[in-house]
Amino acid sequence: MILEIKNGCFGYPKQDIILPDINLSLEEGHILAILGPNGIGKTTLLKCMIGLLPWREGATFLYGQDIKTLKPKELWSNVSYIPQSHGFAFSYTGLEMVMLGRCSHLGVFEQPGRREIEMAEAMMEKTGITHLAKKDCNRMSGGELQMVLIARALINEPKLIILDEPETGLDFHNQILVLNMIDRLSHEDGISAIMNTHYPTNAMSVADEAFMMNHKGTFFYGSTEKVLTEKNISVSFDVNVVVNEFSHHQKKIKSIVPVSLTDKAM
Ligand SMILES: Nc1ncnc2c1ncn2[C@@H]1O[C@H](COP(=O)(O)OP(=O)(O)OP(=O)(O)O)[C@@H](O)[C@H]1O
Repeated sequence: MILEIKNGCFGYPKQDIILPDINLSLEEGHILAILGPNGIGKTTLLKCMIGLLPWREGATFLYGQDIKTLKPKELWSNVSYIPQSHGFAFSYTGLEMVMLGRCSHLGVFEQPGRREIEMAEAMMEKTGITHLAKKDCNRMSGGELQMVLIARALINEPKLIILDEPETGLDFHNQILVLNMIDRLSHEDGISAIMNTHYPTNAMSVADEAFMMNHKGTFFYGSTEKVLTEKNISVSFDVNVVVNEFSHHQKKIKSIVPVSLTDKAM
């Protein structure tokens, strides 16, 4: 097991608890999808689980060790966090941005050098974004920037990547590009992943497990198949959905289509 949260409890200062008694774990090479309505606390949960926000109670364990006891370098050389990319402004080129991912491996006064440039170039080639090396991140499309941020995370050679809505705002082509990349990284290269998503169909297509939150303060947690049922999604989002199953190129696909608001929501 790579990551475990035991009895995690969090509320922003002077505010009510929004994450009560969170318990979840992640096996190596697995993908966990986190779902739930807007404002329920998905981003907050990602931040708490890697120590960017402090649990009020409970703890996160990386390879069995409480992350509070880890040195920053020990934590950040194993874990890469990819925040929501929309709205960011960076005056770096693609290559410089990818190179920044090596920072946790450098000493305090060490500057990135030829080795880091070569690693960044190799990573951009591996992720198919060499053409973005000289492009200003401010001028990139959402999909381009997302791929650069993933390459930046990977050059850190993490064991775990945490992605906050990696496919939000991307067109179908770029959504599939990003999802395929996450799928390959976890299921072929063994890098575990936790991703927030607003798309149950995407979670169904790549995630091994799902954690779905709702406004009653309860959760559905388990294998993606068992969690993302019509009934559970309806309870979580106050929306009626239909789950369609079909085959495409021998792959079983389940698509989840929202059809109407539940009576409760109207
Ligand atoms: N720094 C903060 N201080 C106080 N409250 C905050 C802070 N950041 C977020 N919140 C509140 O905490 C709650 C959870 O926010 P969070 O961003 O984690 O939700 P989310 O599920 O990721 O939302 P979305 O799906 O819209 O991205 C919201 O009510 C939000 O307004």
